[in-house]
Amino acid sequence: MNEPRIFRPDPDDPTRSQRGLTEQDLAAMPTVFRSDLLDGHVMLISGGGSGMGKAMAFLASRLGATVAICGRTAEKLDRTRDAIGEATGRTVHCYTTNIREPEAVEAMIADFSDVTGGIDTLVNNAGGQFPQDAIDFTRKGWNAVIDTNLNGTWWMMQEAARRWRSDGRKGHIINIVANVERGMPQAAHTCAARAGVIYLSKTVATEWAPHDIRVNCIGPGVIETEGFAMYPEEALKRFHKANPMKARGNAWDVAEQVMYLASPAADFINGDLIIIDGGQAQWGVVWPGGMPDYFDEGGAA
Ligand SMILES: CCC/C=C/C(=O)SCCNC(=O)CCNC(=O)[C@H](O)C(C)(C)COP(=O)([O-])OP(=O)([O-])OC[C@H]1O[C@@H](n2cnc3c(N)ncnc32)[C@H](O)[C@@H]1OP(=O)([O-])[O-]
Ligand SMILES: NC(=O)C1=CN([C@@H]2O[C@H](COP(=O)(O)OP(=O)(O)OC[C@H]3O[C@@H](n4cnc5c(N)ncnc54)[C@H](OP(=O)(O)O)[C@@H]3O)[C@@H](O)[C@H]2O)C=CC1
Repeated sequence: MNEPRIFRPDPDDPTRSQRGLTEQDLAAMPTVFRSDLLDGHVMLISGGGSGMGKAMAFLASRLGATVAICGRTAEKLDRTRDAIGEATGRTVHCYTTNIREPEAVEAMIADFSDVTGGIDTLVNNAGGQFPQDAIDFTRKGWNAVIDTNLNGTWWMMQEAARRWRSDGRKGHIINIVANVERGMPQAAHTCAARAGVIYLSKTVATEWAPHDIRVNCIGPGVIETEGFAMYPEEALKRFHKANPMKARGNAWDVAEQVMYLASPAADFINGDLIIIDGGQAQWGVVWPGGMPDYFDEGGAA
């Protein structure tokens, strides 16, 4: 009983050949949820071709949901669809959609709603950034990160809400943001965008309550995924030191939280931000570009 439920690889183990959970892991990971929890549930997950989104797509399918995933790279989506089909026998719908294009978002939400009869949960997980000191951001780089994480998330939210309103159907939005409580050095662009999404979500959680639409956010800390390819080794080797558990989370930690929020157990949760970070918010700092010498003199992480 004292064994950890989910195996956490040693971040310092040089023999680790890949980052994040494999498709075999995602097909077999134990879950606390019963296997028919999401029977009849319809879920759209952006960025579902890799990392946390892929783990969510696996788990939702294993729990009986009808799932669609979107992203910019068709091969990643197809591979995920095939792996989930093989593991669960369920068909995942794929949309090669850039969330930065509002017309494409509108078409995707219309199509998936028509095909399934209506979406129950939208998970806005697509996003990302590159590590850089804010003073050096180019205009194009700043715009790319804001357009992806703030505008792209908003097009998805607004389109889903409009469809739910016109269909007279209830809905739920879960936005995957980040742990921005104490800022995020070397990622100020994403920090600005995610803070925007958090307060946008809190605002429309009230505005949209009369339409029976709930909106919540999840703020992951350091979660080991393929996305870590964006960061230099000198930064990666410290990531687990940013929380008092001195561990990296994994995609299953976040996927299970999403399923809880999508389940009837969470029906009264609205306008909230749930942090999954092993205590990082209280203690550590992530340096996605590597800790500058100035700060490397003891203190937190
Ligand atoms: C921190 C720990 C916690 C968080 C972890 C995670 O989130 S893990 C998940 C991590 N997963 C992800 O982050 C996945 C998703 N992330 C992405 O797709 C990109 O990071 C994106 C959000 C910038 C979108 O970009 P896009 O589709 O528009 O592609 P584009 O390539 O055309 O870039 C546009 C401009 O941005 C600039 N610029 C870009 N890279 C760098 C750099 N390394 N350096 C400096 N600048 C950079 C540059 O100006 C470039 O224009 P240029 O000079 O080329 O003409
Ligand atoms: N891993 C971590 O420690 C943390 C991650 N996060 C956030 O969690 C989310 C998932 O990250 P993670 O799984 O780790 O990383 P990944 O890089 O694996 O996932 C990001 C996904 O988003 C998709 N995506 C990116 N831009 C777009 C776009 N414009 N339109 C559609 N899809 C897009 C990517 O696919 P494609 O490139 O094919 O479009 C990819 O599948 C991201 O928003 C990330 O920033 C937040 C805090 C910590």
